[in-house]
Amino acid sequence: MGALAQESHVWASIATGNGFLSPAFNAGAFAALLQSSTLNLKDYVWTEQERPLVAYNQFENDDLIPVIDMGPLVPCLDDALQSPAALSERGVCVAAEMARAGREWGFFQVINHGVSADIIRDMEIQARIFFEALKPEEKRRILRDGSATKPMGYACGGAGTPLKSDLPWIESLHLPSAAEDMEAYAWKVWQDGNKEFRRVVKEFSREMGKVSMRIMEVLMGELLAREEEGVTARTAAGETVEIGGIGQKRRRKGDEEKVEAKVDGRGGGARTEVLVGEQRRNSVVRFNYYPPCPQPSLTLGLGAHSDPHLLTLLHQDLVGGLQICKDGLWMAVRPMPGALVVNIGDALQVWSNDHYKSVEHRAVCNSLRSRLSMGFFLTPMDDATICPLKLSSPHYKPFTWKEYREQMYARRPRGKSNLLHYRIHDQTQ
Ligand SMILES: O=C(O)CCC(=O)C(=O)O
Ligand SMILES: [Fe+2]
Repeated sequence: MGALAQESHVWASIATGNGFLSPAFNAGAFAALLQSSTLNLKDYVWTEQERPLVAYNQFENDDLIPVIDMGPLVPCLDDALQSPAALSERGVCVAAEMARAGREWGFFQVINHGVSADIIRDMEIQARIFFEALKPEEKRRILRDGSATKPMGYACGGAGTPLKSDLPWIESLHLPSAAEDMEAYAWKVWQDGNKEFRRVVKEFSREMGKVSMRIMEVLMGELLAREEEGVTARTAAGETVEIGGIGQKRRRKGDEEKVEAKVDGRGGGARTEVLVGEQRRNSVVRFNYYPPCPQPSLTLGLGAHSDPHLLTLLHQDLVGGLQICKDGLWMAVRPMPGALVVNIGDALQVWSNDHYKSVEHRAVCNSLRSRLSMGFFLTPMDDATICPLKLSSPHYKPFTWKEYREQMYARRPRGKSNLLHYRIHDQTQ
């Protein structure tokens, strides 16, 4: 018997209940799922190449991961989203630091970000109530349709997804951030609609959304300032200069007056608003709950992937398990109380023509404690065209967000493979 088969065998014997399961595991929705469906523990054994060699709490060199204090940005950028205001000197430095982290890491943590500690705490409580206090059949009222190209609702260890092997050791809940769409899910789960859950998700989504726009303002502002040449626009004085990407789309709509990209490099938030629409309508909140796992070295909570959206903001609890791939090596990200993890998504990589890079990351399980992470994914509208803002030497062919999302959910995302479909290969290399 090969090593993999042997380990699969170990898991299969665990599944038949020979005493290895922890009480926490036995009690969970996961155990209920495995007992009631065709899913089997051996389907959670990942290939040797993909299994985590770095454990959930094995932190090394994680102090190199940039941590950015957004304090100096918060007051100015609140106004900047309406009308660009001058940043303080310190603010300019922080913006440059953030842009550098986006370029060099595609990943950083932010503190003093402006999302209130109260709402994060309330959201953690509500998410834990959902995952831990509801009965499996209650959560299954909003089980994801495995074939859907726009996955929303609840998934548990592969149930509710099209996956058949290398199953993720996770329960997850995807909700639309738009209030009325999100509420429909709460009404399906709870007969009384659970007012507190709806209040907290709305507030969490609104606050995380606002911070994500501030970060976009900084990242896009820095990019536009650098790339004045190929990405200019109609100036405030009415002078029309060459414009690409988003601007072109607006111009086609005969909406010239609103093309307000600032040639001084500001206006990144205004440009982002064009892509993400009013109130960031297409954005998503996602809750990830990783139950304790009897064999964490054989499986993954989430396999290596890059997030497809523009930007992800993630709150993780203090257990640990998030890992990023930097220069081909996996690094565990030490949880920082109060911090939010920010990572660049594929859409921003394309929009910035590889100036910012989406980062591969994964979630590793542990055998002792459940872990909760809560994310906000800043998402373009379905019909938004994603293409490099820079007109000269684009690295990608244009595509709509809907097209990208659908091709991504039709296949299993492995690393950053989705981006390659749209990459323009330089024939001279
Ligand atoms: O739970 C984590 O740390 C990672 C979550 C994640 O990568 C995601 O939701 O896309
Ligand atoms: Fe992710």
